Amino acid sequence: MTIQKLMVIGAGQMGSGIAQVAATAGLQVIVHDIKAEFVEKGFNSIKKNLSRDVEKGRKRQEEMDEIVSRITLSTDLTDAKDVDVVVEAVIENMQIKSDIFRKLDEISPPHAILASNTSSLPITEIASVTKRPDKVIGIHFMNPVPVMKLIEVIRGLATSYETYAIVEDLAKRMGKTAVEVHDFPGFVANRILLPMINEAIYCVYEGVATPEAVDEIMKLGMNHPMGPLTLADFIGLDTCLSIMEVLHEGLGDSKYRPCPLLRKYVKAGWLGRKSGRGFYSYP
Ligand SMILES: CC(=O)CC(=O)SCCNC(=O)CCNC(=O)[C@H](O)C(C)(C)COP(=O)(O)OP(=O)(O)OC[C@H]1O[C@@H](n2cnc3c(N)ncnc32)[C@H](O)[C@@H]1OP(=O)(O)O
Ligand SMILES: NC(=O)C1=CN([C@@H]2O[C@H](COP(=O)(O)OP(=O)(O)OC[C@H]3O[C@@H](n4cnc5c(N)ncnc54)[C@H](OP(=O)(O)O)[C@@H]3O)[C@@H](O)[C@H]2O)C=CC1
Repeated sequence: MTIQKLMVIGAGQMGSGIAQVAATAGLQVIVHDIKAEFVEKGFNSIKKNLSRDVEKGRKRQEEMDEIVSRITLSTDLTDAKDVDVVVEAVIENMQIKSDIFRKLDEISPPHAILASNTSSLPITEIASVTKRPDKVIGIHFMNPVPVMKLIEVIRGLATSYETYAIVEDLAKRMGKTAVEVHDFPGFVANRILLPMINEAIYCVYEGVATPEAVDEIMKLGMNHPMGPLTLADFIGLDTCLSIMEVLHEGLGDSKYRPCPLLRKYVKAGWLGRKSGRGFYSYP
């Protein structure tokens, strides 16, 4: 099966990026969120990114117009009735994701692949609420989606080889490289990245250094493109905390305990760049 129509659920920073790369690859794309204003916000960020490509001479205006014309907006989940693949990218919460997969399993056609962009939650558990666990898979894009080349593809216990092969082909069409991993808490990318970010937060919490100093050390000393605290703000501190909780609970090792300062910031609504404040302020 060749994927022609893709639906993204959740028009946040990841969902809008996924919709952009899918439409750029020539797919028909439906962008869904619970409220029209969130869908519009996601759509505007896609248009802004594409306009930048036009301004920099990487795309012609007509190309941009064609990409944009392949995107339709939705607040109605039943729009999944004739799609080939759904990529869910709502907040990192098992209850919300499970509810969505249960509904999608009822609505979408039998051949459709139901994928999650989860950062860390078990694909096998998400698949268990559907009657098609062989067609449920993790497609973990990296942020910012239009720039980063990797898609970590997670096979649940029952995910079929055919489903994996279709997704691998889709990744290629979107100009990405798929790397296959098995379903384990945090998969590989975040099992390695998030403990580093959490440790950077501990350095601030314990007064070892300021956020600026921690970031400067990792940028100049390790050639990281962003310091870990700037990256945490970029990912979203709520998402970082959810991932650490999944690692802590799922792997049962105290080395994954989330830093109390991370919890405090999330409780305060300091979610990073998306809320205007995290380790840094974003006016
Ligand atoms: C949490 C998870 O589950 C998994 C994850 O995703 S973890 C996060 C993984 N991502 C990272 O680690 C990102 C680390 N940071 C970086 O690689 C870089 O800082 C960056 C690519 C984000 C920005 O690069 P930079 O050189 O510092 O800045 P800048 O020059 O402004 O941008 C470089 C290019 O990226 C593009 N870009 C930057 N941010 C973008 C965004 N949010 N959306 C789309 N494009 C973006 C810019 O347009 C620019 O493109 P051109 O050079 O072609 O004009
Ligand atoms: N941020 C990152 O760097 C990465 C994140 N991910 C994963 O991608 C997913 C999304 O993250 P991200 O885009 O950063 O988060 P955002 O908070 O930017 O976006 C989530 C979007 O989903 C919407 N949403 C919430 N509940 C529902 C629902 N029931 N139905 C439809 N939409 C809903 C939210 O609306 P509202 O604003 O009302 O809550 C919001 O628009 C998460 O699973 C995350 O772990 C994966 C890779 C990288």
